[in-house]
Amino acid sequence: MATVTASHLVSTVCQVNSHGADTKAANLICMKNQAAITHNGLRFLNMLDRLQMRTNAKAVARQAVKQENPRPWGKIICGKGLNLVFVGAECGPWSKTGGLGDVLGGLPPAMAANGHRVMTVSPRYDQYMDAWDTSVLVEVKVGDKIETVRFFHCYKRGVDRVFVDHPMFLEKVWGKTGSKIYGPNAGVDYKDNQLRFSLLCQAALEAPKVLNLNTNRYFSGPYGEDVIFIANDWHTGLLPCYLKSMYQSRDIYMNAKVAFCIHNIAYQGRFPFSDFSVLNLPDRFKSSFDFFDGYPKPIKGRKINWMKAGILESDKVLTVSPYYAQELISGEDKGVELDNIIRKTGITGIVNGMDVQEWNPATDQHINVQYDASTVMDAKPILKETLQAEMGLHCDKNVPVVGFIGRLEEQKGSDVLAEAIPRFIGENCQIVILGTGKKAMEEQIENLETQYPDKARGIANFNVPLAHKIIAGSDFILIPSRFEPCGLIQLHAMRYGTVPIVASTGGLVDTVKEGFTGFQMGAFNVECDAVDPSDLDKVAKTVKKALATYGTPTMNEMIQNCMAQDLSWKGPSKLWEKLLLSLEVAGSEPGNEGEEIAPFAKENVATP
Ligand SMILES: Nc1ncnc2c1ncn2[C@@H]1O[C@H](COP(=O)(O)OP(=O)(O)O[C@H]2O[C@H](CO)[C@@H](O)[C@H](O)[C@H]2O)[C@@H](O)[C@H]1O
Repeated sequence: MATVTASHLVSTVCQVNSHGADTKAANLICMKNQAAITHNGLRFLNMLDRLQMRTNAKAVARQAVKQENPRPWGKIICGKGLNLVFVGAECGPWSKTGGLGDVLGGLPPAMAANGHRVMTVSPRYDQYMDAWDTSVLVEVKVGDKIETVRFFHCYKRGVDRVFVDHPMFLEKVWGKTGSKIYGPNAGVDYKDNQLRFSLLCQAALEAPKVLNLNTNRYFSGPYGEDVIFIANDWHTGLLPCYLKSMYQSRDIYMNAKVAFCIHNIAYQGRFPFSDFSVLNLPDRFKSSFDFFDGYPKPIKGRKINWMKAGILESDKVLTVSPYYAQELISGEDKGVELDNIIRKTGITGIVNGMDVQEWNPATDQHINVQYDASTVMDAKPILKETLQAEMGLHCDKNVPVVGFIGRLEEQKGSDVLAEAIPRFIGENCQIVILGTGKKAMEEQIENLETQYPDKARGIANFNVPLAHKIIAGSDFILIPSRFEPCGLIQLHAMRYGTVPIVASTGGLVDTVKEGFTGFQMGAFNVECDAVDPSDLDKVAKTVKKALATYGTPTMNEMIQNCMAQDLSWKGPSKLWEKLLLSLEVAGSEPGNEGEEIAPFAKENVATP
């Protein structure tokens, strides 16, 4: 078998790198590592890394090594990686109403840390101070008008963050979070949402071609056409359709593929059937959108369904936990009338990771005591008393605090919780609820203070620092979801040694182990019109059981079990990589063994 010699490497580097100092450094490193390099490509890669060579230099050198040594040592160590374009209506921390923003914020850096070239494309809802105008403009046809889109960009934590600038986003929202992303108030959509998200999908398809990005030391120039688009939720359902109708029909993006990820099937983008004409798609796509809405609200009947089209027109369908994947195909209620479609296409569930940088009890700037697994028992009582004081509750470290954070709507079961409170509030405990959403549910939680002045507080606000304080200062986090595709709150809680009490649904089943890292309440009735009394029993019974363990060695062990887990994106990102590689886009190769915290991690502090 041929081996790669150090002198060969040096001459390769000389050929491809005109920078004298780098070549000298190459010589030195090669000499130092000569023995190893002759039989080990890993050392060679390290050398290239240390030289910070540009992509083309690295690629040529790698090619030379491969020719010398046909054994694919480079497969794992220095694969070319994938070109990934994540597209979503939210991207944390720049924009977020919930978990979708978290995933677009956290998964891309993990994929970049694995050696892939990664871009996210999301709307520019505010004048983000860290994202610069690229001065690149494109024109897209939205409805019956030609709209000009401008791209803004920043490079953070190994990821090209691209923001689509258009008045449909910025002028409507003027902010980084909150329900205004989708409509003027919670539960009310903007009338032109179809146009807004048509524009987003078209802009995302342009970005890899038109943006000449040189931010990464390994990659330069436009992403090009051999890319995988990762479309997220119904807002991006048009992307695979436009890819085919506007590009592949003209021999562009012939190798590109689309993976469609379902974060929440409850929102599908159902609109009147006649609206198909505003999408500017050929009639042959009509059948993919065609949908008979079986639910009477707002009106029963024939519709177009963006998510259905996204699922059918993409090359791969994923969701955010294996258990939710099973639930989606189990029947009409959990698959929300798309179960038959998903059974046809198939679906893969990969459990979400969490952003261990934003949610790190050892460095969290929102809490007054930082801690880890060895200091959690000392830190928790202090953090709890701080939380109690901030909430205006009686400060007592011996009173167990149960927290809840989430969008206030039927999915999250905040109504179930509010009705269950009388059944357990007599115990030694306090409860703190944070959420925004439906007006009636906001009022329901705000009234808790009047009903239980010594015991409960409900804050109807979107407040990230307070979310951190509740996660850190509570003893238990309650998640009474009717359905939960994955759920991130329980992951955040476990990392902070806060024991989750969860409904047995979706990702909550995959991530919380009964008696080991938390408590399972059983599955709830998914009908959202009323609260099922048997669900109230489940909540009360399990909360009482959890409270009974408070302060016992069993509870302390559970805290340690929770904190010992690796809940980062590292594991999930490898599963994503495997799945995306199976799409076999030209030139795709596995990436490196990376670290969850990418080299430029510190830079991931958005300053919107
Ligand atoms: N009032 C408030 N103030 C501050 N922060 C708040 C808040 N309300 C919610 N948050 C934050 O928003 C996030 C919510 O995460 P979830 O997983 O519950 O998301 P959601 O249901 O929106 O997302 C969907 O997508 C995600 C991602 O795939 C799935 O995990 C999930 O099951 C699915 O329903 C958390 O980071 C939480 O702290």
